[in-house]
Parts: sequence; structure tokens; C-alpha cells
Amino acid sequence: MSETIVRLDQASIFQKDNLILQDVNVEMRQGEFVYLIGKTGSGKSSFMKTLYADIPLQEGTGQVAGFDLEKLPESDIPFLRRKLGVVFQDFKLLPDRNIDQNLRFVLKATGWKDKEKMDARIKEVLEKVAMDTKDFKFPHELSGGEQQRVAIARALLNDPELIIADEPTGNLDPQTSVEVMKVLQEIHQSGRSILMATHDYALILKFPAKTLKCDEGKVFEVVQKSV
Ligand SMILES: Nc1ncnc2c1ncn2[C@@H]1O[C@H](COP(=O)(O)OP(=O)(O)OP(=O)(O)O)[C@@H](O)[C@H]1O
Repeated sequence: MSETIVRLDQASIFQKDNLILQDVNVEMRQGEFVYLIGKTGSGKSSFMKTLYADIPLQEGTGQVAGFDLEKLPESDIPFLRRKLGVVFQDFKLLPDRNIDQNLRFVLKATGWKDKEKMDARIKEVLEKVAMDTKDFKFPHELSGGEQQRVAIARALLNDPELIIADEPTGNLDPQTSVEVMKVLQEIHQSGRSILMATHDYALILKFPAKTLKCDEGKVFEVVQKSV
């Protein structure tokens, strides 16, 4: 039986003093692909931020990749984050460095030292997203889809158990969205768990998967047809 990668029990999620989601009970198994949907402001990003410990879990219990969220010391947050790959709508590449330097920056920040090993890892993740021939380019020299593929490669650097993607296709046209989605599907097929927030129902219909919805302060699973 597969193991649990995410579990929230009786969790309440706050932004400052505002209760955003309450009584959240969610389980995600290792290797699952799960969508998170819901209208603007319904709490998708807040839910994801809780999982990567950008928002502390104040009520209820939660586990992500073996870490307990409700009693996670500040000093453990980098170790949790190393088990996660986070991808954002706006890519968040460093504009003043080329692609190779963007990825190397993350490796160095997470303790890598050996240059040859870093070279090999950067090549490996860029090959996975078909961007290995463009490692000398700067972010502004790439299309949105290419930048997002690099951001996905960056998320893969430390071989994460879970990828958290917050509207990764939100800034892309439909065709490019499908291309980026195919990259995420390949990564999923190689055994990784992926949680992806999206507003793009066409994408969900094209690539069906378990779907959670944030609505009126709750998170619940919806069946594909009623999406
Ligand atoms: N840093 C913050 N401080 C206070 N309130 C916040 C903060 N960030 C978000 N919120 C509030 O939390 C609620 C949920 O926002 P959240 O960003 O989680 O929604 P979302 O579903 O991800 O929306 P979107 O689809 O627009 O990204 C909103 O009411 C928002 O105003």
C-alpha cells in the first residue's frame, strides 16, 4: 500500500487572524496527482502555503513528507522544503542570472558543493523539461512556457517527494499550458506526488485526476463531472 505524503486532520488555516479554511481533513497518497480548484480568494494558495510551512498550522494536525506541521520548529522548515518542489504562476526565476546560475543558486543554498555533481544534476533536470540547450539564456530571453519549464526543473533539483504547483499554467496560453502539463504528467508518471492548483477546467478534463475544491471555508473532494 502506498504511503501518505500529505495529511491534514481537523485543520484550520488562517491568514493573520482571518479564518480561511476550517475543519480540513485531507489525505494524499504518495504518487497521487491531485488538483486543487476553487474561485479566487477561496483559499487555494493558503492551503498550499500551509503545506510548505509558509503559514503555520495553528489548529488541528498536519503531516507533509514525514514532518508534523503543527509543531514544526523554524529550524526544520528548510528540511521540509528540501522534500518539496514548489512551482508558482509567475515562475519566480532570478532575473539577473542565466538559467544555469538560477539552478546552481538553489543547489548551493541547499548544501551542494561538488561542481561536477552540480553540473550533472543541472543537466539532468533541464533534460527532463527539454531545456538543456538553453541553460545560458536569461529568464527574459525565454517564453513564458520555457520559463515555467525551467521553474519545474528547479523544483526537481533536490528530488522532491511532492511537487506543489500553484496555478503553474495561470500565465500561459492554452497550447503552452498543455505542454507544461505534459511535463508535469511525465514527472508524475516517474513516481512523484503532485498537488496542483488551477482555474483551468479544460486542463482538468484533458488530464483527469482526483480533484479537491476550496469553497466557503471548506475543502472537499469533487467528482470530475460536477467540476
Ligand atoms: N498575506 C495575507 N494576509 C492576509 N490575508 C490574506 C493574505 N493572503 C491572502 N489572504 C486572504 O486569504 C483569502 C484566501 O486567499 P488565497 O490567496 O489563499 O486564495 P486563492 O484561492 O489562492 O485565490 P487565487 O485563485 O486568486 O490565487 C483571501 O480572502 C485573501 O484576501
